[in-house]
Amino acid sequence: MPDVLLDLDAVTAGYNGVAAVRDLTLSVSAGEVVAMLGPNGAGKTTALLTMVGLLEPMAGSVTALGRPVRSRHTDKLVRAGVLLVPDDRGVFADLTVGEHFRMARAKADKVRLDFVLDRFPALRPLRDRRVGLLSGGEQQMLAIGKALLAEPKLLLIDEMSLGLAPKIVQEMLPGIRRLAKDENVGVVLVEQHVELALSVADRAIVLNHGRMVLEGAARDLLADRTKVQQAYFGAGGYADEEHEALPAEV
Ligand SMILES: Nc1ncnc2c1ncn2[C@@H]1O[C@H](COP(=O)(O)OP(=O)(O)OP(=O)(O)O)[C@@H](O)[C@H]1O
Repeated sequence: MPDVLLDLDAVTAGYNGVAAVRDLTLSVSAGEVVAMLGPNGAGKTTALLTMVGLLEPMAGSVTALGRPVRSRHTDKLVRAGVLLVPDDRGVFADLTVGEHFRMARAKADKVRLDFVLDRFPALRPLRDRRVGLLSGGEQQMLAIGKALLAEPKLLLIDEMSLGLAPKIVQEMLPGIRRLAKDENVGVVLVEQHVELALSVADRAIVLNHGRMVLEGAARDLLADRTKVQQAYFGAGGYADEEHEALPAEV
């Protein structure tokens, strides 16, 4: 029996009474990476916000780490180990890398900090640098590193590739998979680079106009990409050529 960390049951959610996600049922187990894919405006961020209680569902329910997710209790959820890395990375230009680490974990824990820095060694020499002076890739490493410091059980990552070169994303994604497998963390990965996401995920879903239009093992979807293309755009194909420039080995 898999250890289910996140369970969405028929969730409908949106803004001002207008649904942006409809009837979404999804579960994520410990050690599993689930890619949440879909075109712009499909409802991916909205779904993530319901998972961490930042948005109350209009219908349905969300359970994380065995507890019902309620919008007024997001701080408890964070303390329990449900962490969202938002697409704006949630970092502050005027603070240093080290200050971000101290904010993320007030109690100094050298072992955990070393664990994080071993995953993102590029951050080691940058501890005293202000975040506004870091590259986009370094800022993303910091955003994820900060979340890892808190020893998440469930990690939700919104478009980590935003503004990053595909090469940098390609270098960072395998680390996410290793984290899931080594530490038994459940990961939901919202990602525009479809094939990169499929190459690290165990399972993927595609949202379109708020509905889940496809779900499957990432490996199967990589082998039959027309299914994913159709879930995005009907018979057409990916809208953005950049998303096709993906590594041959996948
Ligand atoms: N705060 C808001 N108020 C009203 N409507 C919103 C709000 N945030 C998002 N929406 C709408 O909800 C729908 C889903 O948006 P959402 O951001 O969840 O999509 P997404 O799949 O994450 O898109 P993208 O890939 O472009 O980030 C869109 O139509 C969007 O315009």
